[in-house]
Amino acid sequence: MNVFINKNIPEAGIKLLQEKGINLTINPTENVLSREKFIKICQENDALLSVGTNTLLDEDFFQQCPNLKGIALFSVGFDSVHIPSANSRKIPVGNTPDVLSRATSDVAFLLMQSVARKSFFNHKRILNDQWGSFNPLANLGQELYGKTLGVCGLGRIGFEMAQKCKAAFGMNIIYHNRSRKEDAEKELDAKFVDFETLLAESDVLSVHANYTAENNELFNRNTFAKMKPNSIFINTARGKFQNEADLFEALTNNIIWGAGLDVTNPEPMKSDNPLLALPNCCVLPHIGSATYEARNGMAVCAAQNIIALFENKKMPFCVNEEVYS
Ligand SMILES: NC(=O)C1=CN([C@@H]2O[C@H](COP(=O)(O)OP(=O)(O)OC[C@H]3O[C@@H](n4cnc5c(N)ncnc54)[C@H](O)[C@@H]3O)[C@@H](O)[C@H]2O)C=CC1
Ligand SMILES: O=C(O)C(=O)CO
Repeated sequence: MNVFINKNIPEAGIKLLQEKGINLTINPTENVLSREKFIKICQENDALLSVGTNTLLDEDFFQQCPNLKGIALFSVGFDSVHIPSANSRKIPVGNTPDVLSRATSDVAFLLMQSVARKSFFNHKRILNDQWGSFNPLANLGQELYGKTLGVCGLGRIGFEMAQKCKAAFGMNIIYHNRSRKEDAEKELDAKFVDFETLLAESDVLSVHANYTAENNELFNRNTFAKMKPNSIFINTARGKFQNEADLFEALTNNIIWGAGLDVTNPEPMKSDNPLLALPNCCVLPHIGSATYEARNGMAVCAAQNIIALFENKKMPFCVNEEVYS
């Protein structure tokens, strides 16, 4: 079995694959391959271990790669793959759940506090020689104790974010999800609300849903207008959840109080993006899962998915199990 890995991954995963005698073609550079080059190498392989590619694995991709037998994503999000196209060819698609939930919810929590205390902005003030003298009225943030966290998408990462906010600040938890999570409700003392209530009642609204086309720019001028003026918008899920021109307008017109983003629309964000100049917006370059622990875990999950394919077994972390029926 020949596997293409389009960007190098931690050794823990490579070692597992090599121990099984799987032939690996690893793109040795950090450069994103052109779509043509990417597809050409996929055509020469049985499986793809896909790392944050800009190439959508869409119907055209699957048509051009008829010999591909499986895809192991180096991510939990699977929005880069057109699942119906994989299903129609019985191609299993694997992901990396759980191992990155702690790291990603840590970044949501970090952004929440960074926005509440304007930390990125104040850091920039020092770099610009604007520290000045102590001013009792300037650079004031807000405290989060007893405030309401609204989780949009109470899955694995949303749950961990809620746990942290409850433990650290005694925050009240409300959530909106595709279905109710009664066990999580009990554990977090959380309340299931409709989307409109989530917008209206959250002091911090943190997005943890998985992205689909139906969710495209769910956070836009209309929805920001329904949020509280003191509210903080956090997104570590996918940038396409937000309309960034509308977010800029909401942040500059005091419609909402602040925003913290680990994901942007599009990525990468350019350095002249007006959001970066705002005092009430913190942006990170998609580093949610960027810890040694999470990335090693992701490498192992992805390798286990490829090994299962190689051994004609079900992928242990499969997003389209229907292909096995
Ligand atoms: N910033 C980063 O580096 C990372 C980002 N992510 C993103 O986080 C997402 C969530 O990951 P997990 O928690 O593991 O996924 P999950 O599948 O456990 O949770 C997602 C939840 O969102 C819910 N949902 C879907 N659409 C919704 C909507 N419109 N409104 C409310 N709820 C909705 C689902 O029912 C599910 O419960 C991933 O899909 C990925 O896009 C994940 C890891 C790292
Ligand atoms: O896992 C994901 O979905 C990411 O965005 C990167 O870890």
